[in-house]
Amino acid sequence: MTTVKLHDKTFDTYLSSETIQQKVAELAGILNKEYADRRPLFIAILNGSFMFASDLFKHLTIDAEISFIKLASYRGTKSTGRIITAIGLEDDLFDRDVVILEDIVDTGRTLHEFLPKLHHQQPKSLKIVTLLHKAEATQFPIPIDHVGFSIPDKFVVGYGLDYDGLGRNLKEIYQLAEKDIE
Ligand SMILES: O=P(O)(O)OC[C@H]1O[C@H](OP(=O)(O)OP(=O)(O)O)[C@H](O)[C@@H]1O
Ligand SMILES: Nc1nc2[nH]cnc2c(=O)[nH]1
Repeated sequence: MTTVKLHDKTFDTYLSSETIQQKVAELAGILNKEYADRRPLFIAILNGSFMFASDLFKHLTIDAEISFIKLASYRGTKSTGRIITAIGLEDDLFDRDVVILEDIVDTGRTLHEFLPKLHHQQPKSLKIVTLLHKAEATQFPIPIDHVGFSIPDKFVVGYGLDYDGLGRNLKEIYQLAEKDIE
């Protein structure tokens, strides 16, 4: 098993780059069919989703738009449940087919807090696509339409996800090593 050290913690490989890329292509294939002739607007939630959104978007063969917005509710290895900022939502969502792109849904709090703001603008449809979902960690149930990988309730890094700023550049996804779980 490959491990990486970020700050004071060790992480073990969990999903290889090939496994992730295959899943991203599969999700794009589903979206190509679902949104054929509909010109959806993808909204990627920064920072974590930048890599997923970029790879997924390259596989889309339909007419599609993308915007990036910033929300943050997470610090260190435990969710603080704080929504810090919501910057960059400048598109008019009225009557649009909107697809939210997340790297991970953990407690569900981030999207639970944010979805009402989107619904307020009366999109024609609103779907949620997340690469990773920690079903066991759910505290705020939200309707997720497509999940790449259902994962255990362990802190993960890589492929856009960070541990205190580091690890976003890793091509693989890593799990916090057993010995470092508090
Ligand atoms: O379901 P939740 O418990 O709310 O956790 C999920 C959120 O946590 C991550 O973002 P984070 O706040 O870590 O910001 P970042 O993407 O900028 O690192 C992720 O991108 C989600 O937005
Ligand atoms: N890096 C990282 N960010 C998260 N945000 C919510 N859950 C997680 C997680 O497991 N890892």
